[in-house]
Amino acid sequence: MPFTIAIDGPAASGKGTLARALADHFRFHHLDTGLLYRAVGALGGDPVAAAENLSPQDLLRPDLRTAEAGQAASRVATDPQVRAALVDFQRRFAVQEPGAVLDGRDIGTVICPDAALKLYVTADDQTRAARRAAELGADPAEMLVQLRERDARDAARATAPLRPAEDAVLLDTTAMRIEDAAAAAIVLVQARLTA
Ligand SMILES: Nc1ncnc2c1ncn2[C@@H]1O[C@H](COP(=O)(O)OP(=O)(O)O)[C@@H](O)[C@H]1O
Ligand SMILES: Nc1ccn([C@@H]2O[C@H](COP(=O)(O)OP(=O)(O)O)[C@@H](O)[C@H]2O)c(=O)n1
Repeated sequence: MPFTIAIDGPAASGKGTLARALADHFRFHHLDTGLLYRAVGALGGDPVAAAENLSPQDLLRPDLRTAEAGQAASRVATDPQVRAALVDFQRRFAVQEPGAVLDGRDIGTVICPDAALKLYVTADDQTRAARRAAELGADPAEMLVQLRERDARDAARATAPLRPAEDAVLLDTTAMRIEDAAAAAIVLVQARLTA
């Protein structure tokens, strides 16, 4: 049976970094599900039609990692029809052999409720804003405002809000270096693989 890892958490908490580290280590497939919502937001027009017709090339747009694309993503992500249009693709991705890591907001709660391991990654707001600001060459204070706005919208929406699954393992990366956070996650996966 394929081994599915669900990683959720607020913006810039380190989900993608951990997902890539786990995928590299265990040779699993990796899907950054935020890219789906970023692409829908960036395409403009009717977001439901964009989600229903999303193509692999849409995920390669060079502008998807910008702060603006993140904000647009969190707006289209409140629409239940947009979310519904993206479910099948994510669930098919999740059951590939030998395993798959998906990171997002609702992977452990909605997309893969039966995942073998669910991680909920956090870090304090200032730390997340500083990390994302450094990554994008942006102002940390402005980034803090944007991340808080996005997290608030993601947590407040009616459909698939940002929250930890009941059986998620919480990982606070505030005081952790990338290598230490990755090592901790690898230990958690290893324990489930051998259980
Ligand atoms: N434990 C960590 N310590 C320092 N920087 C980190 C850590 N984890 C992630 N980062 C950096 O923070 C930024 C956001 O991480 P990322 O994995 O993209 O977060 P997310 O996928 O949750 O948005 C990236 O620039 C990444 O290199
Ligand atoms: N599974 C997911 C993934 C992302 N999203 C939305 O897409 C936005 C961008 O997600 P992302 O994971 O690329 O954002 P970062 O955490 O990388 O900043 C989020 O703020 C959510 O609104 C979602 O609703 N569900």
